[in-house]
Amino acid sequence: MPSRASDSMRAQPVYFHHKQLDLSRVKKLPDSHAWTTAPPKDDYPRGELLNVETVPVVDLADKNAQDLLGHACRTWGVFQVKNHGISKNLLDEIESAGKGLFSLPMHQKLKAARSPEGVSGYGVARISSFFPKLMWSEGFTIVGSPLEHARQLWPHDYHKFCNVMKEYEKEMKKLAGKLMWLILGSLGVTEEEVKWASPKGAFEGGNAAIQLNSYPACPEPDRAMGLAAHTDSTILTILHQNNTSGLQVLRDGGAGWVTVPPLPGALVVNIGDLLHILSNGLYPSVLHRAVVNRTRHRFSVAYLYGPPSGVTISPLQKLVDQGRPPLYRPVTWTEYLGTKAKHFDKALSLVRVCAPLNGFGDANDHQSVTVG
Ligand SMILES: C=C1C[C@]23C[C@H]1CC[C@H]2[C@@]12CCC[C@@](C)(C(=O)O1)[C@H]2[C@@H]3C(=O)O
Ligand SMILES: O=C(O)CCC(=O)C(=O)O
Ligand SMILES: [Fe+2]
Repeated sequence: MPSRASDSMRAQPVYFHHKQLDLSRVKKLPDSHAWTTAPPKDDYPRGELLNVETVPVVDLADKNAQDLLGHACRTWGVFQVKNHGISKNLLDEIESAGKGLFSLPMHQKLKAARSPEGVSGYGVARISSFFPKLMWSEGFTIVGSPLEHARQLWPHDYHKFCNVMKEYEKEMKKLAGKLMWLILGSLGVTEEEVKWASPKGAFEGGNAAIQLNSYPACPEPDRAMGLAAHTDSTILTILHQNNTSGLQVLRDGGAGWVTVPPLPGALVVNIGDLLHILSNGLYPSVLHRAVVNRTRHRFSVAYLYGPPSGVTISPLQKLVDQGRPPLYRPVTWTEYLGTKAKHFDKALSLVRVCAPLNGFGDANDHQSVTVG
């Protein structure tokens, strides 16, 4: 992906006209970060208190894992996985590598700042340009090798960070391939039907980005937004969150914003827009956001998994027939990232080809949702 994903970003440079604030030193919420549509106070515990709906947890060692994943994808678009094969040690290591990065002095972090045309590096969330207010977070994106940026951050000691990222990428790639295959299996799709995703090929060509997210403790969490509501432009995203909650998913027609609680050792998986397209809307991408906390610093790592560059993603043949026409036109990841960078939450509907037929609509039309 390196060159290609960066190409799609280059077409949509993001310029920031503000100085990057050192959030961990701010004692009062500045107007630049005060959201009028911030998470309402009682939104947060609602799902937990009523306890009506909780995000599914799937044990990958369960012999019914495939069906359970299929059900979770159809009904939630997000689930947590246990027995995923990623060692606690690696999760601890990436957490401390990320915390080390974000605790560097601001002038040092800015040496690895993401350029307006770039995709990799330190900065505010890419989607910031779509919102009038700034988010209470900072991020570091890695596409390809982090070597150049790591050298700028730690001129004498960059190997450790690079090695951890490399190992994380390798392990996550295996897990993403496994999940992808189970999910395709749950749709009744076989290896021959999705050549690029063949388990024999071990998803060799699969592409990914790693996104480290830091959400410092916030003096007024009820008026701030960690990461505004969005869907990921991925096939799927695997998220490790530290022991502090903040991730919420939107439950259409139900509990509203539901918190995905950190479960020790579990990883969160959410469906992205490309699986939404592949499954012809059967497995909808999920709208999610991150809220912040008054006392605790929250940290997360997202592994954003996509198809190899050059592969066109379109609704799988098996899921299309006369009664279920293809709802989306073919797109490459690069093209979709470019559309997202330009049109944000309109991207999915922009690649849609025809109006929904009765009952076979887009189960997740986010257009009507306020994302700010
Ligand atoms: C491979 C990807 C996916 C990107 C763009 C590019 C690198 C960074 C990813 C994120 C990570 C944070 C949320 C998001 C919405 C953002 O602002 O940057 C993501 C975006 C997307 O899923 O569209
Ligand atoms: O920090 C989180 O919980 C969410 C992060 C996220 O949505 C992303 O990086 O795409
Ligand atoms: Fe996300």
